[in-house]
Amino acid sequence: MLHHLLFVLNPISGDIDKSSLEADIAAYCSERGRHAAFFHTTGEDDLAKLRQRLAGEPYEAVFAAGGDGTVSLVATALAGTEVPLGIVPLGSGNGLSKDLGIPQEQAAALRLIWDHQVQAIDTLRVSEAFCAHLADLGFNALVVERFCNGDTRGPGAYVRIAMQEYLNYEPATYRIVTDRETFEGPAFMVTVANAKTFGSNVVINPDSQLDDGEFEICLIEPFPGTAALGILYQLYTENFDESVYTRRLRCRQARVEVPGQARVLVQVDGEPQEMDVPVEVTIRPRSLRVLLPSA
Ligand SMILES: Nc1ncnc2c1ncn2[C@@H]1O[C@H](COP(=O)(O)OP(=O)(O)OP(=O)(O)O)[C@@H](O)[C@H]1O
Repeated sequence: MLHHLLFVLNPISGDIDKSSLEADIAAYCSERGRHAAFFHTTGEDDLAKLRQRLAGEPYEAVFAAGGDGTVSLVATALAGTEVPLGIVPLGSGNGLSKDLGIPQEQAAALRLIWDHQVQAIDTLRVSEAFCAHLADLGFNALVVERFCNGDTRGPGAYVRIAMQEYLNYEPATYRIVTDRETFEGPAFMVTVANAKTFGSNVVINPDSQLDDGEFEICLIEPFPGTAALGILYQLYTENFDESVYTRRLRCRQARVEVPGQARVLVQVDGEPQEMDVPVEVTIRPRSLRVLLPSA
């Protein structure tokens, strides 16, 4: 039974008003004999501060109340420990929580405090970054970067930026060496997938397992404009593989080279960052314990 809980709250995620969230969660927990403590993210040095907090006081579970970035922050701090991660989805995408089958509604998500099962899932290291969900290079990384630097959030802003960038987008050439095979050629988008679905409900990696000790590199190769709608349809209907422009490489280890480039933009769990080339991807099997609805 979990009693002593820490909630990591992101005040800005998802443009959702959270002014009463702390009081609501505290009341909810105390009514059920649990003690809730709180950590508010600031956007500055949150990981170091959270680690310090966890080192100073033992918690039986830590809940991320925010979007994918907040989940990734808490997951980074908890990976490799026995302390499970809970998620109260309060972002704009909430990709990992959807993949895990966590209820998207606040009261139902909080119910996991006392009614849950614990599952250990794989996590990835993408060069120096921790990744629990999805990372990518290419088109989506560029759109996510523009989106994060823009003033407006929400799906509408993402689609507007994607349409603008698509018209002039020049796919890079990649050389991807996995423990099993090598791919060489241009790609519109290269997704390093621990999980299955983007927060937008695009299924980039159907039939994947979060605890199988393997990850997938999902490639969308350059395609003519006439094929765009068909590919988009496949992405929303779990048919990623049904195109001549898509392929997946299943592996345990991968090196992504981008010939002619020393640095590359990579989107990791919703956060864009510049990385040195090559980008090295490794898996840490069953390294993160998560709270899920009981079966
Ligand atoms: N108090 C704060 N003020 C400004 N920025 C913050 C603050 N706390 C966290 N952040 C920033 O919020 C971002 C993470 O947001 P998060 O991903 O949780 O929500 P989201 O982007 O709205 O949702 P999603 O990723 O699901 O689309 C990080 O870039 C982090 O630096």
